[in-house]
Amino acid sequence: MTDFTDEELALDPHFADQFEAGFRPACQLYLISPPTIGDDFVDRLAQAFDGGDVAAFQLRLKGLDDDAIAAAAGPLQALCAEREVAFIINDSVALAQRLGADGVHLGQGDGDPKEARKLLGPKVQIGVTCHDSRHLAMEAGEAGADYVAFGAFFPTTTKEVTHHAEPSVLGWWTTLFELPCVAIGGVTADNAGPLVAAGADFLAVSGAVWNHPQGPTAGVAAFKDVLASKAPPPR
Ligand SMILES: Cc1ncc(COP(=O)(O)OP(=O)(O)O)c(N)n1
Ligand SMILES: Cc1nc(C(=O)O)sc1CCOP(=O)(O)O
Ligand SMILES: [Mg+2]
Repeated sequence: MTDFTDEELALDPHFADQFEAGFRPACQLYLISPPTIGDDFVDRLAQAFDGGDVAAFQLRLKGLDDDAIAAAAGPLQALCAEREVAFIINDSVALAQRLGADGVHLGQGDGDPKEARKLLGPKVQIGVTCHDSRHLAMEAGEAGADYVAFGAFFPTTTKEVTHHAEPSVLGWWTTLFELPCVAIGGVTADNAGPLVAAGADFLAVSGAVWNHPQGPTAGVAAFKDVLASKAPPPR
């Protein structure tokens, strides 16, 4: 286990760095893997990246243990590094540490963000699921998260969800806090307009890219216009 000093932990070279003094960059795409992947997935991921800018990629393989996910992760993590896309591991702080991932995403049952910070240090992005809860989001921010994720905004077949969020939570969050917020759950290029308009900093998408009828390149490209639909304020 690595122990970081308070000084090291106070350094904050995270996504949040772009968000200093109330400035928010344009909304960006945060790509989530399908829940299961085949041998051709590294090629499909490269195709997705060919479609346009992707800020982050989350490896979310449900039902596999850390060893199995680690075995799949190598070429995906290398591709992310080559394309300058942040490589985020879902659920497991231990796996994120083992792989030297750029970040970890924690659900409400996946561990304490404060403990994760102690283990992972100041440079690793920590994201936290907050469902539709302002309270959970403020708690995550206080615990040192680098972003908070709200959802599900729309029906999704990728995950069984029990919480439903409205775009107003994004507007509330971005008015009060500089910490980036992610909108997730059934997000498509066609329904994302209100999320971008409300202030989402990232759109987290899975099915809209991987199930796009013209393939993942078209799936990512389809988001270009909606992501650009709300220009960031001038510096
Ligand atoms: C960016 C992002 N937001 C939310 C989630 C959901 O996390 P969680 O609630 O832990 O559910 P699982 O993804 O683990 O099924 C996420 N993964 N990423
Ligand atoms: C992983 C995940 N978390 C959600 C939440 O609401 O926290 S919804 C979701 C599924 C995201 O995939 P798609 O873009 O295909 O709906
Ligand atoms: Mg989880």
